[in-house]
Amino acid sequence: MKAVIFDLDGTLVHSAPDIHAAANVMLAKAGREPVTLDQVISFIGNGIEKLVERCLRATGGAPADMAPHYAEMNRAYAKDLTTLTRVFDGVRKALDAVDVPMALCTNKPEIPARALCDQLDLTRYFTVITGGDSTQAKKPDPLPLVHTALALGLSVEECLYVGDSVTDFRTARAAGMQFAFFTGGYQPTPVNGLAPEECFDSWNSVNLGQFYLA
Ligand SMILES: O=C(O)COP(=O)(O)O
Ligand SMILES: [Mg+2]
Repeated sequence: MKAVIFDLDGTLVHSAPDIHAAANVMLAKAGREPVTLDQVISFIGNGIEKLVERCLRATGGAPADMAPHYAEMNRAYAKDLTTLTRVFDGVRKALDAVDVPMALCTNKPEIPARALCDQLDLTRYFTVITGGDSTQAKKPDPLPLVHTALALGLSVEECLYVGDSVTDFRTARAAGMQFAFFTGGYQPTPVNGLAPEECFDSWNSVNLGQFYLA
């Protein structure tokens, strides 16, 4: 394989605490009770609109007009992208050891995804950054992943996707791309039955080269 593409939230970074804080600002403005960090973790992975909908549904119901809540969430989150967010232990060492081009394919919108990477000194690793709004569709639609491979100048068969969710797994399958499942992220998902090509639970012990050179 000639490149490795990564998911962001729950895969490379523990971003849930800042997403949680912003979600509770949004909920307070809507007159709702706060949600817990664990609830927010379970709401991450399908883009920020879905997260806002899930927060509102969990605290009394989703209103017909979601636009002001999306706007409030984006505003609150943009202010504190990395106040509480940390790169998972071992990630930098693992990325430093990769000797093929790398890219990002996340459902987080592209502007906060890029800003988060800038603030945590991750941008330099990635040749391409694809956000949830960079193409016409979000994961699990294969489009953003296919777009990322093409932007790298490669075919889907030449790339490995690394992610932490069933959504990521389905996206890779739909795109025809090999998948490495990071099980230490946001989905306590039994990998049983999914049969990803590769699986790992710690960035400290993973050798990505074994995956993409296999
Ligand atoms: O749901 C999101 O906004 C982002 O999640 P992802 O980085 O795991 O794709
Ligand atoms: Mg993820």
